[in-house]
Amino acid sequence: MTPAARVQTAIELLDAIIASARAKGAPADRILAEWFRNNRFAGSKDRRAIRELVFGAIRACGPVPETGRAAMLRLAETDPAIAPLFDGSKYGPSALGADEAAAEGGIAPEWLERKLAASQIAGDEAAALLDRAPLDLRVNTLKADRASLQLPVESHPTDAPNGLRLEPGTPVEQWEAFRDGRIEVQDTGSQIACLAVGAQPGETVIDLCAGAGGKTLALAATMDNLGTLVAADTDRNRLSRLGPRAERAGVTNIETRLLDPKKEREALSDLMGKADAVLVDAPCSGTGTWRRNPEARWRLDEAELARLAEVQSYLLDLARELVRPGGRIVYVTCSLLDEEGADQFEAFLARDDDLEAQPPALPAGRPRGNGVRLTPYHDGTDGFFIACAGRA
Ligand SMILES: C[S@@+](CC[C@H](N)C(=O)[O-])C[C@H]1O[C@@H](n2cnc3c(N)ncnc32)[C@H](O)[C@@H]1O
Repeated sequence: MTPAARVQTAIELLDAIIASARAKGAPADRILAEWFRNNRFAGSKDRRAIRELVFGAIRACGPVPETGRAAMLRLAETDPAIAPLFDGSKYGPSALGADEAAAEGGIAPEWLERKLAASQIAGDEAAALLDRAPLDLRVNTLKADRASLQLPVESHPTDAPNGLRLEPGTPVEQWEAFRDGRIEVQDTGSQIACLAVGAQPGETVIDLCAGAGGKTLALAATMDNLGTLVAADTDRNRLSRLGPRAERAGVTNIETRLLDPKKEREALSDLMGKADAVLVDAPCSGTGTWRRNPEARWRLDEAELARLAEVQSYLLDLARELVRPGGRIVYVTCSLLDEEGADQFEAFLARDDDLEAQPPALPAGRPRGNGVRLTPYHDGTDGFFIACAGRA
């Protein structure tokens, strides 16, 4: 493909991504993957270039752009190689109109930037939300240890005790160490959030929002496969991915429970008041993960944020019922908005006299409310709020 054809393709993909974000449809990654699957003439260099253009343009626009072309013009303001390709050549973008405007820049839609600023995420902290994320690994201590693990490329230890950092795009899935379960791909912030659970061998631990089990697997390793680890989620698809992952990782102490929204208590009735620890890795706006999903900021609206906050508080109350007296509830969100983090947790503590804040001691982050906050700018991780409460 010519450079101009790549730009035109990126513009058309951006149009699809914008429409999909407005309709809360497929994410950008999936739209790109499908296009690449259906257009085999695009070679690996084309695909890499198109991907760079698309994600560069998404990062460059704050609010949802009107069109892919306006988004590309925004990117062109920081990359002088792009504008000359609007030359009307075959397969390339049509020539620039005299008063054609670029889309608006910034960090996010204005309402969201305001909310971030109110949570002290502004300036460099806000800009870093749109950096490129590194590729982090967790060394699976059931099968290997960080000090002696041999990998095909150089890696650097992170703040997490079993974390290693690599260049983004390193093809770790093709490595033997990945296939035989010695390493997992997991952001250092996620690994640090798991430390807050302090899961011990022999305990009963519930991962209430386990998803595909990224954190469950880390907890199993800390528990040395001993004790009961319940992985629960309402999403059948995600939860079904945990089995094969656990097998690869040599994890044997997980029990999965598929929950029905609003009927979670039915599937968990035998565990009420029994858990030593409950991890609530709650569904959230994901403002701390924009480095990986920059167009997620175009999908969020105030109604969705309010809905998420309600689910978070509902799940915290459920966790309070599941934990035994003397046990602990660990709350994690990958959002940097206080209404999903520090304020949410403070309201939880205020609802029950039995609960006491136990701010976790973690190898990174800074205190925020009754918990700890990790940010891309300060910690080089995804953004997280992590807090712990003990039940009397
Ligand atoms: C942040 S994600 C979890 C990520 C996962 N813990 C990991 O480390 O990969 C939040 C999860 O909460 C789940 N969820 C949403 N509502 C729920 C509910 N009522 N009960 C349990 N899980 C729920 C979602 O399906 C989603 O998988």
